[in-house]
Amino acid sequence: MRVDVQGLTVRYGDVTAIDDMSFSLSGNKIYGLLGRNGSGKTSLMSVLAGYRRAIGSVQLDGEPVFENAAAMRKVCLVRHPADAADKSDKVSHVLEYGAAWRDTWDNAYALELSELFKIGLKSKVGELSLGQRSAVGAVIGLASRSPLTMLDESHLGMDTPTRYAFYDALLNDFMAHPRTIIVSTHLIEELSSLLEEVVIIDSGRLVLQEEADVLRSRGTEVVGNAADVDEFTEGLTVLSEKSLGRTKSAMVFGQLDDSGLVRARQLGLELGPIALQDLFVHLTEPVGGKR
Ligand SMILES: Nc1ncnc2c1ncn2[C@@H]1O[C@H](COP(=O)(O)OP(=O)(O)OP(=O)(O)O)[C@@H](O)[C@H]1O
Repeated sequence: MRVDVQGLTVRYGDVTAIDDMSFSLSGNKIYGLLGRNGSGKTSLMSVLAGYRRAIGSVQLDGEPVFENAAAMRKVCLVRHPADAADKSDKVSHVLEYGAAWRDTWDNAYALELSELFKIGLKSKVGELSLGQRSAVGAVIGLASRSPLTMLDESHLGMDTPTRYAFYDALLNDFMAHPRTIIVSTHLIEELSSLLEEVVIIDSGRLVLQEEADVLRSRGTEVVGNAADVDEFTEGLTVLSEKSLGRTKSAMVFGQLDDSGLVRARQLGLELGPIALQDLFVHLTEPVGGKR
């Protein structure tokens, strides 16, 4: 599903959560929506799902989404698990409700995922832990197979093995059933290998939209003997550094020129793509310093 956002503004009283934002997603990719706390991710996704009226235009496959029941049926937004359905509802009812709203729902897959995440269908939502409630959200998001699926911090509270099982399921199911998936997360490195395109927002404004691979080529990870890494990176913009014994790794912003590449080879340094997380922190830092 294609997404077109034009001149979008969302306000809550005096607070402007989204400020005249415009962008398009060509669709059928996994997009990462990245932004610091309060940058406007949830507000943006709520508008994309047609949950709230906003200034500007949001179109899904060329159709406005707000007050458009047919367009809304093609969207699944999984929000923070704290928002989840009535706490006295059984998981099975929550899944039935999820199914009733979506033509693309795959019930066999929903049951398979519930088993994978070890969620009892007879359990009441209010009796589940935070991670288990997130898993219910993940089941709904994936089994909906909605042409536009948005997962807003859907991993909240999940332990590491569960998160990895979720990411594997997400990728495998996307490959089998390509659709437009927007994932918002603060665990950028964990998810970065899944993301094909990245949208970074800050203070309600678009900072950049780029293919993840192109974004990674904006910087370089330099690894080698600590003294050699220090010599090599002098005068360059170093976003972060890590040392292990005599070995050091530095994330350098900006592309290396030919003489830099030759020098790196002479020093025996290994060069690799930069971590998205470091780029993200750098790109959302206010002018004039770190937060
Ligand atoms: N219901 C509301 N009433 C008033 N202000 C709100 C409301 N919801 C969000 N905001 C404000 O809008 C801005 C954007 O919030 P939003 O929840 O969209 O950000 P976010 O990027 O999803 O944040 P986080 O990463 O912390 O979940 C923030 O300044 C927030 O305080």
